[in-house]
Amino acid sequence: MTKKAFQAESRRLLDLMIHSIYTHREIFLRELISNASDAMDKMYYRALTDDQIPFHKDDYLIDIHIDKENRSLRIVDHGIGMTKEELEENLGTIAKSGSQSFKETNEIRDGYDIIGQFGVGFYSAFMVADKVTVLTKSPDSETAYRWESEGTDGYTIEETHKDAHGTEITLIIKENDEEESYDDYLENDRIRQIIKKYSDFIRYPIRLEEETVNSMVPIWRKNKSELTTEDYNNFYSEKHYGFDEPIKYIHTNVDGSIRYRALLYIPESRPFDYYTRDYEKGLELYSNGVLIMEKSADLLPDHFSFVKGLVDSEDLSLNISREMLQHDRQLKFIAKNIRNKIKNELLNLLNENRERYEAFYDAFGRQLKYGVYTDYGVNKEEIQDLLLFQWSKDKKLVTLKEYVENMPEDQSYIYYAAGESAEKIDKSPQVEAAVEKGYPFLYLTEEVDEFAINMLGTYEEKEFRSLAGNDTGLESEEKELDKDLEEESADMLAAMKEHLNDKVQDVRLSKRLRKHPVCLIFEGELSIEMEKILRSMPEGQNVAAQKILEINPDHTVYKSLKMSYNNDREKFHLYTDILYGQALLIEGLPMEDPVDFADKVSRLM
Ligand SMILES: Nc1ncnc2c1ncn2[C@@H]1O[C@H](COP(=O)(O)OP(=O)(O)OP(=O)(O)O)[C@@H](O)[C@H]1O
Repeated sequence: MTKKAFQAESRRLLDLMIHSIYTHREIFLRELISNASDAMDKMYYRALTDDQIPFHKDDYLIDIHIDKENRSLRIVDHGIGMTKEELEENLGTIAKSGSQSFKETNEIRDGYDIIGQFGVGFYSAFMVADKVTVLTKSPDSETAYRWESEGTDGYTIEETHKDAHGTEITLIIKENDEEESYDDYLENDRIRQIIKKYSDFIRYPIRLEEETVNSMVPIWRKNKSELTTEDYNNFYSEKHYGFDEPIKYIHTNVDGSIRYRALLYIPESRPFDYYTRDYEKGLELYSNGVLIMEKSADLLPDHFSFVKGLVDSEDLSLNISREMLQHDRQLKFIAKNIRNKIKNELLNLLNENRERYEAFYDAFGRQLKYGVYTDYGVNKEEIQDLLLFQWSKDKKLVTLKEYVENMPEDQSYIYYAAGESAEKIDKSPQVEAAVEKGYPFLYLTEEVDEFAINMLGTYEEKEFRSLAGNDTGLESEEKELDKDLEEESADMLAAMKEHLNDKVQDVRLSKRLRKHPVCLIFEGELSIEMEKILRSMPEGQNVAAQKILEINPDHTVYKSLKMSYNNDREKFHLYTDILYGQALLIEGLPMEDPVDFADKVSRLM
């Protein structure tokens, strides 16, 4: 028996193969099982197209045996096997794929799920084995052959006997070293786990020591009509997508220029690490039922990062290790479709089952709002109709559409007020005018809210306006200020501003206040609430909203202020400080010197 060397290129390729193509050694089993499955597909095809060949359905299975003592792992199939020439061709030359040629000569595209295409997968066995033996027989040959190799130094082929067509591959597993515990590949549980992980949906039974391990027909390849909600929910928990019951599942089968199936879930509860850096979004990606990627992040936009599930497509162009895709054109196409689908399904849920939608929103609404705000708002239109906010009309949650539909006819803007809670906002002086007018407003109580609303800018051509902003657009309903009053107070207001130095941009008479003596409002992009949020972040220490102190000229406080301005400057400064302090307190803003403020209040008493 002579030993043949691998071709020079093959040798280098084999070395590369063993050391660098794959990240995970465990995938060798996926590759060998995929080959066995391919071989049986080919046999099946032959049996269907050739009357001479009998068809025994029960033969179509893959057996895996572990022999710990001899450190061997054996994969047995009843597929098409290989003739001597085929052995030379396929296993003597790396990067020669018999499966690819089979598909080409038989012009197979649909119906058969042949996986192999690069002609390298087989050699991944050398990542875990010192020696690989292939015993194989083709239905076209009387003789069987044994191919044997210990890796880079070459291989031998000899004649032997085997009863039935098919292939048996025996790996002699390496001894443990510092990096890897190869013994694991001789453990029943570990092998079962690898089969489940990568090859669960191979269409033939995979038996480990006589027991079938794989589920074979993946649920997503079944017809929707055959499946119940319970089936879907079981799959969700089997896959460990979550411990909850999903709020909704989405099962689609797209048969266009790029074919794929997707099974997606919207969880009910938020994973504990959802809003942390540790949370990884992504969907499982299968190619013909074989797992390619556990978390393909590119399949989901960030605002739908809560979605769990998988995509299976036969039209992906994989790279050689099957760890990446060669072109992401297909993936982009699928991602775009999926994203539309998720959006539409969420809208359906919103319209058909408000209670369930609100439960979903409670868990993941914040992520949608982040989605509006991030990337300069590129996704805002996609998301805006999925948003809910509590509003002042009945304290329940409304969509923006519902808000706009319920606006009184003479109301021009969508109003909102930001604060810690609806109760606190209701007590704030800024909302008085809108309440009096009967205009509803949104309560923005989460940190991201006002940033998201600002990013939206408008909804159905209606502008958003903050009730704490300088220009509420409520002018027509605001009190008309007496011209004389404005003139006579001008000096005093200027003196207040000067006394408060750079703490406020301006001091003005208020048109909006009804019962309260003072309030702070903001001018420009950044609101006072936003300032508070940004200041709580590590890099936001120096941001400041442009604040304006408004004084209610109808309040008795105004008269005292005026009097002090005319008669007692020291008192006037005291009053000014106290009013400013009050306005800060109402806004929940920190006071620079609380002791000083308390002293001033005592002095007054
Ligand atoms: N169990 C088997 N039965 C019959 N033929 C096989 C078997 N295993 C491998 N072969 C043949 O050897 C060829 C090379 O296998 P290999 O796993 O290296 O590549 P592949 O499956 O064609 O492609 P890929 O690298 O994409 O997996 C296969 O195309 C097939 O013709």
